Amino acid sequence: SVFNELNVPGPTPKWVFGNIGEFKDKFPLEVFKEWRKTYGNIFGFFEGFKPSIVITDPEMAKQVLVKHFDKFHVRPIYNPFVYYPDDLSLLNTYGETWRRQRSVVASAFKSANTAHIVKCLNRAADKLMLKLDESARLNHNGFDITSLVDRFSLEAFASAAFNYKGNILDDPNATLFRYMRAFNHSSSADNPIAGLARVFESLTPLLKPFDKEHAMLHVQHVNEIRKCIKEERERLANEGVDSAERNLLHHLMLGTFLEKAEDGKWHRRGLSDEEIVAHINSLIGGGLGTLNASIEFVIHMLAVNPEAQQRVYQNIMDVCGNEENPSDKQLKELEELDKFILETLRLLPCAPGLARTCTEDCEINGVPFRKGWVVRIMLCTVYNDESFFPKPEVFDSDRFTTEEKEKRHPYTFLPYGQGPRMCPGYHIGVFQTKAALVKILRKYVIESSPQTVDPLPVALRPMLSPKDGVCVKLTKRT
Ligand code: HEM
Repeated sequence: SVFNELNVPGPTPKWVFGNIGEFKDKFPLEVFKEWRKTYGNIFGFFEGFKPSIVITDPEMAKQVLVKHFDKFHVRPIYNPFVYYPDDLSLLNTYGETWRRQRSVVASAFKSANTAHIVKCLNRAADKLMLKLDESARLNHNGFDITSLVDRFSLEAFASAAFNYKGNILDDPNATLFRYMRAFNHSSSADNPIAGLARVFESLTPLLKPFDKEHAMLHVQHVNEIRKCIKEERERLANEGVDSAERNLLHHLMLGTFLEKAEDGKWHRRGLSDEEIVAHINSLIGGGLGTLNASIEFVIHMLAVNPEAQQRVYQNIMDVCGNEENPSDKQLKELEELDKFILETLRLLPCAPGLARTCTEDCEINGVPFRKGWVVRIMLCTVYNDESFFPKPEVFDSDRFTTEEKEKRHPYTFLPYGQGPRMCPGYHIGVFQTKAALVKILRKYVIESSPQTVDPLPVALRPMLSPKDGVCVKLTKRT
């Protein structure tokens, strides 16, 4: 194998399938952990015919994600089944196209008014509370919170980001919700069709006809988003929208970038409606599955760590008191919750790895990289490493005090990625998690239920998610 020739250690590949067989009947992240023990921090394996080099070393992660970003800026395909206009989206573009689009999306996130976003998130959190009240009343022994959290996070994000008026918390048949589920299923590691297409890209056209539900819902969903864009464009043009009320969509419409035209001259232009549809899809596809899982993981960890939950609750009461709707400033000050979220993502990393494709032969710190190799940065193996996180199996949110963080290499823990391609939506994601938890924890103690299983069973879909739901009991505070 090419890895042998270049002295990169790793398991011996088999013809056609490479090392894929070694994942059979095992949890994929455990396989990476075992390989790290056997081969060290950097090793190679084959996904079918594709060579993949795995990095589990913070310094090398920094080199690839930031220092040599120009040679590693491409991300391998996230969902193998792409429908127009999603080929224009952040998740699927690369080179100059990605760079320009990313700059408009990043500046839209920066310009959108956080106070307005938090107002929308609080409104959705109030609706979530009505649903939780009902479930807590009907299920004294606890219930699975995942469906409600999935619907809340999508409704909260869609209303805050693009003034979506659908009622996802009350209507699980809302197109946007069904589309998000179909997108996640279609890109899930549990889905053998997607798995085959990922490993053997040339089979994708043959496999695409099996991706029926995703394809059908994509058409309906894109039409809904186009209608939403048309309405908001008209509102901007006819009535104007106060700058304090401008959401992500308004800023995507107003943003411009420089583009080289065929005559070789540079022109400034805004995003087309089709590009905006694609970006909204990449935010929903790239962000919402991860966000749902992270909120659900935090709720599970609160249930099984009552003392830490009490500290989070006390911090919420000290900062927000009983003020009905916490402000963006107050949410930012919830340090105990910040630490709790990070420690949860260490033990249950919804994005367990980062991936890039190498675009140019090079050697970094003595490690060879070849054009076309997939680079998998599997820092999740580091999150359980005794030498970085003593007693790694123990939940301890104090690992994320400023003092403790300073003791570690800054690239030891990257739940949202790093460098120019890092997650653009994590601020909104964290606000959303906090807006929901402030309301839940002020009213209820989250407790384990007879159905709670700890450690929580998880699955890769395609992000790490609860395998069979998250069962908890909500007991009213007295
Ligand atoms: C709070 C939970 C979230 C976590 C843990 C998370 C994590 C990540 C990670 C690890 C990446 C890959 C970064 C890289 O390759 O360097 C990523 C990318 C991305 N995330 Fe998030 N994310 C979250 C929430 C969100 C939300 C709420 C949105 C949308 C508003 C979002 C939108 C995206 C997009 C569009 C990308 C691709 C960016 C690009 O390729 O340029 N994420 N996220």
